[in-house]
Parts: sequence; C-alpha cells; structure tokens
Amino acid sequence: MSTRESITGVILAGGQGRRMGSVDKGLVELRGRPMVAHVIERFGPQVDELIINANQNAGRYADFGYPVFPDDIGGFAGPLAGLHAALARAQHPLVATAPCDSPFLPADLVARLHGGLAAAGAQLAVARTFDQPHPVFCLCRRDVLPHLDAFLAGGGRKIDFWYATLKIVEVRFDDEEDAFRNINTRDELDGVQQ
Ligand SMILES: Nc1nc2c(ncn2[C@@H]2O[C@H](COP(=O)(O)OP(=O)(O)OP(=O)(O)O)[C@@H](O)[C@H]2O)c(=O)[nH]1
Ligand SMILES: [Mg+2]
Repeated sequence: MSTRESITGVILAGGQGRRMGSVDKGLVELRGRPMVAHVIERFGPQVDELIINANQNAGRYADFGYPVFPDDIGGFAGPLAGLHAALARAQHPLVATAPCDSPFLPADLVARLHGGLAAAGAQLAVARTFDQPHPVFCLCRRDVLPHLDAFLAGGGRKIDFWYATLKIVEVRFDDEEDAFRNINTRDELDGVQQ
C-alpha cells in the first residue's frame, strides 16, 4: 500500500487583479459561479485540508466553508506572501498551492507534484508545460517556512528568486497545457465564458 504525507492545499486569492480593473478575481463570475468556486471544486478533493488566502472580502470567501486568512506581511507583496501565511497555518507537512484565477487546473495536479517531490527528495515541486513554468502551482514542505521568512525579511519578493535558493524539481504537465489557462483580463474571461 502506498502512503503519502498529508497535504494542506491553499488557494491563493490575495492579489489585486489590476489587469482586470482592480477586482477581486476569485469572486469574479465564470459560467455563473465565482472563479474560486471552480478552483475549490477541482483542487479541494486533491488535498487533506483546504484553506483560502485572501486580502479582501474575507466574509464572501468564508461563505465557501473553508478557513480564510490574509497575508501576514502587508502591502500586497505578491504570491510568496500568501504562501508564507499558508505555511504558518497549514496543519499538514506538505503544502500545495493553486491560484484563484486558473479555474481549469489539472485534476491530478497534486498527485503528480507529489510524485515528483518524493522521487527527487526535493523541498519544492513546481509545475511546467513546455517552456512555461507555472510557479504558483507548487507543492512544498512546510518546514521551508523559516527559510521563506528570512527571504521575505531580507526584502525578497520574487517567487523565482526564492525557488532558486531551494532544492526544487519541475514536474511536466505538457499533456495538460490547457488546464493552466490563467484568467488575468476581461478579454481572457470573455474567452472562456462559453
Ligand atoms: N497573498 C497574495 N497573493 C497574491 C498577491 N499578488 C498576487 N497574488 C496571487 O498570485 C497569483 C498570481 O497573481 P497575478 O494574476 O499575477 O496577480 P493579481 O494581483 O491577481 O492580478 P494583477 O494585479 O492583474 O497582476 C494569484 O493567485 C494571486 O491571487 C499578494 O500580494 N498577496
Ligand atoms: Mg494571474
């Protein structure tokens, strides 16, 4: 029987959605439901605990029935701030991330990231399709928190720079490229409404 360490999943919904006109993207409706509802449906079954990182509209996110928490460092410091807050709250030794604006994410995202992480003995596994990395789709060990804390305290903000300091493994999802469609603008939203 195979066993895997248990996993907390965090939906990263802490951004400002400026390219969509400064809206809270997770709450924008896609096919009649908020985008975050699509992400919950696909990502939730893949993890042992689901939590939501949001910096605005906490009450509306809480209506989905999962714990909601903001960044611990202020000023919309980017997705690493959301991961940082998640690592501090996660109940499980592994933490998986998915952004609120990728409603079609792979149904086997976490399983494949976990396979890569375990095989490589890495601290963090990150998704990739062809030449495109998808840094906000990752699985990492909760014990990287002190390392991330120090990176952020030193002024670091770029996710790629932090990844470069870790033992990481890239996991290919070339066969599921469409699943990583990321909705950043009104036009992109209109393009997937049908
Ligand atoms: N916690 C947290 N998450 C963020 C922050 N900025 C972006 N994110 C998340 O990072 C992921 C990728 O975000 P983007 O689409 O690049 O940024 P965004 O702020 O949502 O939108 P833009 O303002 O148009 O770039 C999404 O899951 C965002 O919710 C932040 O300051 N804090
Ligand atoms: Mg985006």
